[in-house]
Amino acid sequence: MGTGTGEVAAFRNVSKSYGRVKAVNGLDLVLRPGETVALLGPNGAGKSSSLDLLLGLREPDSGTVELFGGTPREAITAGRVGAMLQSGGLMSDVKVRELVTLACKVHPKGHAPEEVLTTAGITEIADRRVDKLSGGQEQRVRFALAVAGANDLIVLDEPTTGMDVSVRRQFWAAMRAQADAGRTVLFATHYLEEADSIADRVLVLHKGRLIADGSSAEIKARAGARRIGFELHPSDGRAPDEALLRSLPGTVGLDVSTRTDGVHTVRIRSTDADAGVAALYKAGLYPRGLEVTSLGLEQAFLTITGEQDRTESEEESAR
Ligand SMILES: Nc1ncnc2c1ncn2[C@@H]1O[C@H](COP(=O)(O)OP(=O)(O)OP(=O)(O)O)[C@@H](O)[C@H]1O
Repeated sequence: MGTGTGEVAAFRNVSKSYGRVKAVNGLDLVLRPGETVALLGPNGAGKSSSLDLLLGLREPDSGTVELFGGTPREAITAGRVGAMLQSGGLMSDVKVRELVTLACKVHPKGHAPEEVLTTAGITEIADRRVDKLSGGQEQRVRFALAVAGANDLIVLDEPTTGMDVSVRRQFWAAMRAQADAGRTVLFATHYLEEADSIADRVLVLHKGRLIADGSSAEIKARAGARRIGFELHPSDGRAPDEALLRSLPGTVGLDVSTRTDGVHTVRIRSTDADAGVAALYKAGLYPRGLEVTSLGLEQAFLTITGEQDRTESEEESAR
């Protein structure tokens, strides 16, 4: 899409503080054309602040933010960016259709209003007044405004807040259609399952820092997001050798307990369950009731943010 640099957006060592709070802390990040990217993080991680900086709504204290090789303002004026933010009131005295029509008109590459109403799934509420909508309906109107024109980048800040499950599903189908049309999509979310199922890249922000960047599979693997569980029975020979179990490929955690009947229950946290299980058999162990379960992105996320907290407190105490 002719960005010149092949970069949709770039943060280069960007920081932003509010008083003593470092909302964004040395953020380096490049978004490439066609990516669907989830920005994941707990409350106060700096997601909204990062999106505000990206859209030029706030200026960084240091570092630079580029959109399509220029300033955010230039990209927005050229109609290359559509955004759906958390806050900011919608005009009140108008009907949904009027608001959407206006958004289409002012966009340099605006779509036909009826098409936008359909895309956002709000044809049925087009004649309602904007200030009489439910939270979920209001979110869909915001989405319509974000896709009123042919944008190259769509930025959404916690877009599904207030939507019920079925509306949420419809919403993501509409969003996926945008991504399939070649648009770059960046969305902030608290919902790990959204990041897992929709994004092809997941960024984890924690206390203003980017602490993980990869596919959801990579992030799960990094946190040791598989659990291998089995029993070792005394009658089968070899007793559990903790050193051996710890040395299995991919092992990041080990828990062995022994029941009164002498059966050992083993639980291993692993980044590579396939290799771990193969090595178990190779070592001559006879695991009974073998189970491999996925801990999911939620667990990975907690592990990664927890690791970060530990590292920080170690750094603090070393000072
Ligand atoms: N205008 C502001 N004035 C002072 N502090 C602010 C302001 N905006 C954000 N902060 C603080 O900066 C930090 C990051 O906030 P931000 O809203 O970017 O996080 P977030 O990840 O979007 O959180 P949430 O999921 O709750 O929306 C928080 O500690 C927040 O309290």
